[in-house]
Amino acid sequence: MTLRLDELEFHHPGGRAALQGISLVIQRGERVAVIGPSGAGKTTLLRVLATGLKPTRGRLEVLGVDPWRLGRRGLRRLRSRIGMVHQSPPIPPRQRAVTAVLAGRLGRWPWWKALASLAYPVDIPGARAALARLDLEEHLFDRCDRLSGGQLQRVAVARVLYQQPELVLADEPVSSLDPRLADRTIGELHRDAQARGVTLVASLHAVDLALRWFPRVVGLKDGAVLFDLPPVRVTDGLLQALYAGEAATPPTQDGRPLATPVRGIARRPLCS
Ligand SMILES: Nc1ncnc2c1ncn2[C@@H]1O[C@H](COP(=O)(O)OP(=O)(O)OP(=O)(O)O)[C@@H](O)[C@H]1O
Repeated sequence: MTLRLDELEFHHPGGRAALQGISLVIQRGERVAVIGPSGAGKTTLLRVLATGLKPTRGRLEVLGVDPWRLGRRGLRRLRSRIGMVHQSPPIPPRQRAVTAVLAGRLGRWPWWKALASLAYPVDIPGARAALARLDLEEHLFDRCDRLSGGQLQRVAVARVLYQQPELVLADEPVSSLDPRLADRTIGELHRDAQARGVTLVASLHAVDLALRWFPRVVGLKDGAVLFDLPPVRVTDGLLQALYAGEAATPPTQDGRPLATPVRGIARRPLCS
């Protein structure tokens, strides 16, 4: 098992509960989408799973251990086994794409190799191959502050592909991409997770992508799990309840409503 959450709660300092009563078990190799309206708690949940935030209450197990019982070294080691794609990638602006990708393995390399990699890229072919999977090969030596938001998001995905972590967490990893690239990028994350038998948890704004790609979909609302189902069982009624008060229709990648005939196809996961 990769993740176990037991009656987990999280309160941001000075805020109300961003997560409440979350109980989930995610087995190794599962691919799970987390959907829900703005403010539902998707980012908070992923940051808790990435051990960036400590739960206020309840139990959490990540890759077989309670992160918050580990010492500093143990926690650092655990984090090097987790790959996180952030919604706005925290990449230093002057860093080149090649260095940003290689940074994926900094936590696993000996200090001398990590240091050398910052001065001169130690594995250019590896970085090139990861970027090529996302059509970004020609930007290998570009500075990150000269890339578009969508290109930067794909560099962050390439970094995780290069890192090869045991747990991949992706927080709205395609929010800046057009529908074709979004599909391609989610597809690459899937192929990587499936090929290596590792767990992928992604929060997604676009319901169509979640239903099309993920064998398990968790609907989060007001910090609690509203449903946890395979896509074929996510009904219109559940989606309406999830997004009630936010939008007339559930959000999609291309802005078009989830039309029924398309949905029939869309709800069959491409990878199962
Ligand atoms: N740093 C913070 N301090 C206080 N409250 C916060 C903080 N970050 C988030 N929150 C609150 O926690 C709740 C969950 O926020 P979160 O960002 O996890 O939602 P989300 O589902 O990812 O939203 P979005 O889709 O808009 O990114 C919201 O009510 C938000 O206002």
